Amino acid sequence: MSKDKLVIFDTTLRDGEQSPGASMDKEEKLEIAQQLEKMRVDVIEAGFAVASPGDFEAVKLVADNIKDSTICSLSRAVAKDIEVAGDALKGANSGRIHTFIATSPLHMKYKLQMQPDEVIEQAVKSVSLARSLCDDVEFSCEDAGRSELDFMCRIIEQVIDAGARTINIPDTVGYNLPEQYANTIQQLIERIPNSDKAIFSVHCHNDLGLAVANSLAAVQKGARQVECTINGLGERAGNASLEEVVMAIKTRPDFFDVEVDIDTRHIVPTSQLVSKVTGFPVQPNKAIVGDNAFAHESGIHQDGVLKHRETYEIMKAEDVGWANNRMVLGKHSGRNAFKSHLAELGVQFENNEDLKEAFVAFKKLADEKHDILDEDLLKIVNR
Ligand SMILES: CC(=O)SCCNC(=O)CCNC(=O)[C@H](O)C(C)(C)COP(=O)(O)OP(=O)(O)OC[C@H]1O[C@@H](n2cnc3c(N)ncnc32)[C@H](O)[C@@H]1OP(=O)(O)O
Ligand SMILES: CC(C)C(=O)C(=O)O
Repeated sequence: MSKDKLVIFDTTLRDGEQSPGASMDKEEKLEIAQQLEKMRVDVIEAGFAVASPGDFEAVKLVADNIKDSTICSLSRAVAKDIEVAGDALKGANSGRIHTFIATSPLHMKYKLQMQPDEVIEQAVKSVSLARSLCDDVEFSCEDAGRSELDFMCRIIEQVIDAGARTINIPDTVGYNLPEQYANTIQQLIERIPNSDKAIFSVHCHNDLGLAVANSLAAVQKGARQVECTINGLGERAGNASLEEVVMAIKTRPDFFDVEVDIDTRHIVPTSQLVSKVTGFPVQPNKAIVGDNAFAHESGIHQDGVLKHRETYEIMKAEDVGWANNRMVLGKHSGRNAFKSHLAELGVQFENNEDLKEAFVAFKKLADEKHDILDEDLLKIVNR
């Protein structure tokens, strides 16, 4: 039986850019967008066109140049924002206007200072306007994670009638837990009479470290678009990381009824490009794209991987764009990795005694020195 497609919506250039210090100019945005297109990302949110003249130009440049991915601009539920987004997207092969308004009691009362019925009216008006400018319109219930289900059912039914084809349910402040969030998605799809006319999307923040878990739980309950960013960049603690979502779906096909089109071999180069452009380093133990994600220093693990890679690796480094996995020699390493590494350097031990002696010298050095280099090993052997 064929699986449903999961739409991968990358918002590195919009929500990712909202991380303090991560602003990008239009050429930088285009360079990243080209890399995302190569990776076969379905939708690229290129910015918030009304935010500044520079961001308008950036969305326009991306829209004019990227042809294989849909290009999207965010806009408040405000006519001017939507019109400016529509203008920036005019040159797109496939453009999307994404409009949003907050639906939680807290945001409606204190931030928008609007009555719930006024929020519905403004949402419907905005979606209709967006549809008059663009066939592809997404609507988000900002702070959905703290919104009332009955109210979301009402507003979503009406924006679908007004022409929204993607309905996004953001956990804007990363407050939800996986079971709770997945249940919200399931309930919305079951209860809204016209839910079959839209794709339900998720957009999770990582304030409790649950953005990826929440997104994946929602996919199991019917979400068919995930909004995510490279390296998990984004407001505060960030968004769900694209590489983790994609590789979880790819690695556990037994668990998910969906497939993604992403060419995963571009993941690591894209992560490195985003890190270089934003100046945000990737932590070494970051899943998939961290320097240590496919590195082994412990002897027992190295021995296992040398005998059969799957003993300690659930993915292949090459599949996500690393050249290979890595064996790092250090104080936890064992004889098998030591011998194998020296063989790669062209050193063969004549007998076990020689190996034993070199290994003892190596362990002594490893207790004293943090990073053991090939030249350190060759010195030991030559001695
Ligand atoms: C959860 C998210 O990530 S939402 C996206 C957040 N991203 C950004 O804010 C980046 C881009 N933003 C900006 O450049 C600016 O905030 C602008 C251009 C959108 C608006 O700037 P300003 O007009 O100066 O307004 P300011 O930012 O001070 O306040 C926001 C106003 O929009 C209103 N507003 C907020 N969200 C929405 C919405 N979705 N729809 C309609 N109005 C909204 C607020 O209530 C407030 O209205 P008020 O001025 O009547 O009090
Ligand atoms: C505007 C929406 C999509 C958002 O970024 C959020 O709620 O976090």
